[in-house]
Amino acid sequence: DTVPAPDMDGVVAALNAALAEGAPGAMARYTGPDGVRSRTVGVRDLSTGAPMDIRARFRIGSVSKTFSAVVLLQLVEEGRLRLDDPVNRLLPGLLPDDRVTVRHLLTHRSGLADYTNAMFEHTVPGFEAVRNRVFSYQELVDLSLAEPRTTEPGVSYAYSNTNFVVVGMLIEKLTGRPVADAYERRIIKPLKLRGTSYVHPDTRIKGLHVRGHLHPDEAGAPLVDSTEQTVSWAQSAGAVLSTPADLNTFMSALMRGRLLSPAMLDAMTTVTPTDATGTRSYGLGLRRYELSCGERVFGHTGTVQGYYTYAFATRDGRRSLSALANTSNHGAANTALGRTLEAAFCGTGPA
Ligand SMILES: C[C@@H](NC(=O)[C@@H](C)NC(=O)CCCC[C@H](NC(=O)C[NH3+])C(=O)[O-])C(=O)O
Repeated sequence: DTVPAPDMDGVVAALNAALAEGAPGAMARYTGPDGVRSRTVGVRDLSTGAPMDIRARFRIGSVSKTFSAVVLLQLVEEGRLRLDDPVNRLLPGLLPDDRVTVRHLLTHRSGLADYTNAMFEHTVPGFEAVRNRVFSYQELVDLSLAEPRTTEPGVSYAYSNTNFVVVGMLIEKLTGRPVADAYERRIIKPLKLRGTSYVHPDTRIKGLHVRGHLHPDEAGAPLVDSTEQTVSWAQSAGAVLSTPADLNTFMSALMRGRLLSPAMLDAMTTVTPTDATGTRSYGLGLRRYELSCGERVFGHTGTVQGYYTYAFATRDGRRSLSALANTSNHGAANTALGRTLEAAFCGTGPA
């Protein structure tokens, strides 16, 4: 069956729209049956003017949640835990409610508050306060438990980084090793993701990389270079480093069944709507976007100080797109970047 060719002019228009909204640079890489197409605009480093580079590494933010979900679902397949196990059975005494299950974590239906809302209420001061801090998982969970729950377990969707901090705790408890080892052994090595790593709490991005430029809350204030940080406030919820090529490899390999059994992949891609229109849904550590042409793409978005990421693939894994802009705290730039999906997968330019 023929697939629509990507509208690369539309992709470039979306990247340029992100620049027009204040991103220093942006890039996108499309992988399809007829090969790879990459586009870069602007700079990867505002101070030197070094051009954006499709090979460069960057912080993928919550796309890390899909890496963590894959590891945990592999452990489910290996019989180490069950999706409907109460978290407290595996991590005794962690949560104040025995009804919260592993599935609730992966679907953002646990009700655990997202501590980052308070942490980053004031964007730059909040970032400066944590950029060099190292948190334990327990400290992050404690921050969440200091706030009221957002829902009874399982009742409704409420996105929360806390859920994937607890996923990281489960991975470390069940494997007896840091999550970095699980990412390496179960995903990075098998898929040969040479540009992907988990270096928490190291603040550096080694090798060719994109520098992050954070928008302050005050309109017109200069961008803040946010490249070096521990990302310890996110860890298994957001601290992976990767490249456009590796993200396309990861998402398409996931959709092709290279990481999970067909049954588990079906469970992972079984979604419930997260918006009124139903065009946006969430499965197990995975977003599903329904595009204007009817194509449904699976993947994740990412927001970490100075970096916006989209990483999506078609359900058959034959087409994938990753896109990055090196700014954040600026919704219009994120929305513009997101229009690369329509252009790439529907073959239509931005509306
Ligand atoms: C939403 C996104 N989630 C993630 O990627 C996780 C890791 N990031 C966040 O929760 C945002 C933290 C604040 C960012 C900061 N914002 C502020 O500080 C706002 N005051 C910024 O924009 O850089 C996702 O799932 O796609």
